[in-house]
Amino acid sequence: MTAQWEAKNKNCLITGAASGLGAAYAEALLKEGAKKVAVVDIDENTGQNFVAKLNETYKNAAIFVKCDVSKESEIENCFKTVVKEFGRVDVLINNAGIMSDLETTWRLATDINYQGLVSFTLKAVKHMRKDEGGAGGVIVNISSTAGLSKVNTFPIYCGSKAAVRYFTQSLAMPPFFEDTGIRVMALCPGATATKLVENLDKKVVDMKNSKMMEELFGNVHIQSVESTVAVMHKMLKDGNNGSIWLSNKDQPPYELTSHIDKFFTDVEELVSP
Ligand SMILES: NC(=O)C1=CN([C@@H]2O[C@H](COP(=O)(O)OP(=O)(O)OC[C@H]3O[C@@H](n4cnc5c(N)ncnc54)[C@H](O)[C@@H]3O)[C@@H](O)[C@H]2O)C=CC1
Ligand SMILES: CCCCCC(=O)/C=C/C=C\C/C=C\C/C=C\CCCC(=O)O
Repeated sequence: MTAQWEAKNKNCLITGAASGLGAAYAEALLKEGAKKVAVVDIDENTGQNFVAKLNETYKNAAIFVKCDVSKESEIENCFKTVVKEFGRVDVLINNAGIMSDLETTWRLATDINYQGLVSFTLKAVKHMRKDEGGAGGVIVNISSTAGLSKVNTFPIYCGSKAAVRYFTQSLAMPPFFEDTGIRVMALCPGATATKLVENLDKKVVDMKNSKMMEELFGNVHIQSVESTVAVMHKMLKDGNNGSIWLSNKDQPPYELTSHIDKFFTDVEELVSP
């Protein structure tokens, strides 16, 4: 673990940060003393307005970079732009994600939720790694409780979020941190009050019946954005490389790593070569 990590003077890149949870992480990091934040998003209008608002309080600390994280060429340009502007990236939060399990959109959703995240991670590792002249850093990949559960109404979203968690834990295996000086971790929020949990009937599989929607989602605890920001704060400060964190039902930060490691231990004998 990196002792006494603090946001002060750090340069941060957050994808999907024009609104929702990404915007809340951006604002929290600046409040905690981050030097620069790159708000990366496909939504230029919302992103530029948000950055202008941030810069009223945190003078010239925020920049907006338009990027569709499903497009490799845009990711490449975006990462280069941020490195050129900031000189160095210390924190990457791979937050951009959508729930869209429809026949016509599932491929795009998977590209955004998983492939885009992998691409940004690989670029950040190359840039940050200490054994190749970088300064180390932190990467937080946004998974979900959907990546820990089976839900037949949004199986594609679940699959993409489980992939994020597996990718993160596999990448983090020793000697990753010893070689690179980078902590890579995953955050699994439960349902949280953003646009993502609105109009669910247009995002899930075979759920046109509004009564079923009501039965399925009617009693779900939708937590506050602030609860998830608190977990992000805790893991950036204290999280070990490879750790997995839960933010659910407005509960305090909870580390899931040992539970998931137990699963791996249980099946290890069966799957080892
Ligand atoms: N809200 C929730 O209940 C939960 C959200 N999450 C995850 O947290 C992350 C953020 O979600 P929310 O803030 O809730 O969603 P949101 O829908 O409120 O915000 C998503 C942001 O990502 C941007 N975005 C969408 N497609 C993009 C693309 N192709 N390239 C770049 N930016 C793009 C949007 O413009 C928007 O600013 C997502 O990865 C989501 O899966 C995880 C668990 C629960
Ligand atoms: C357990 C999945 C929670 C997923 C959180 C997330 O990333 C986005 C959620 C968006 C909307 C749905 C909110 C809650 C759905 C929760 C449970 C459905 C359970 C269905 C079942 O069959 O058990």
